[in-house]
Amino acid sequence: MMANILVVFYSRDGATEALANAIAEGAAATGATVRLRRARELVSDEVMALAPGWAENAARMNALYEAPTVEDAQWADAIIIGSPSRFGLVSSEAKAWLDSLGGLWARGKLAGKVGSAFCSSGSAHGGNEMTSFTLTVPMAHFGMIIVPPGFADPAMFAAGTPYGASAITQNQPGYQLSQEERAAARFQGQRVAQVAQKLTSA
Ligand SMILES: Cc1cc2nc3c(=O)[nH]c(=O)nc-3n(C[C@H](O)[C@H](O)[C@H](O)COP(=O)(O)O)c2cc1C
Repeated sequence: MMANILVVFYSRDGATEALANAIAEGAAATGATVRLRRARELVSDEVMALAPGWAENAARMNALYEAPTVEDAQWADAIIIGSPSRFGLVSSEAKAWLDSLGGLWARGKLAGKVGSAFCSSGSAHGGNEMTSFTLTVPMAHFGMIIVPPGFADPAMFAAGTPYGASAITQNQPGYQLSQEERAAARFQGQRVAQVAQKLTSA
């Protein structure tokens, strides 16, 4: 049996979505079965109308990706979760899905699964490391085995984001990942899938 990898993200302008896709590709390249899910909106339509493109992007992505469920978490051998940085922390939309996992946590159903995190941010020192790193806090509560990409591949030296793949968008909607950012994200997906595979066959 190949490992089951769940990639959950939130995104409004597409950068975290692009990272999630590259991570999913890297995981799938190992032969793993991958589910790619987008957390849903929590804010009002008025808030979504504040920036050009947010509502349209959300409609496009929601047609492409199912919403993450509790069953997805139960199914997964590894969960990789990504978010745009929101004042240095995870978005409330991605956090709401984590908060839905309390029942699984209480029954110890998340213990032993692999966890990993990623993030996009507007600026280079605007909190993407903090966002990825603090996403590992709930993973510790869950008893997950936390697997950062580290500097475990040449791609990581080029991207320099050992806590989790990242994209720095300069707040440009529709930002395209750099080659280095994409390679780091692919590596993270590959590494997490390989570790999960080893653990599930152990
Ligand atoms: C409410 C809000 C808070 C944000 N806080 C930060 C921040 O603390 N640091 C940062 O670098 N970017 C911040 N940003 C910018 C986003 O993190 C950035 O545009 C991100 O790349 C968007 O990801 P997406 O394209 O997946 O939506 C913030 C954006 C919003 C809307």
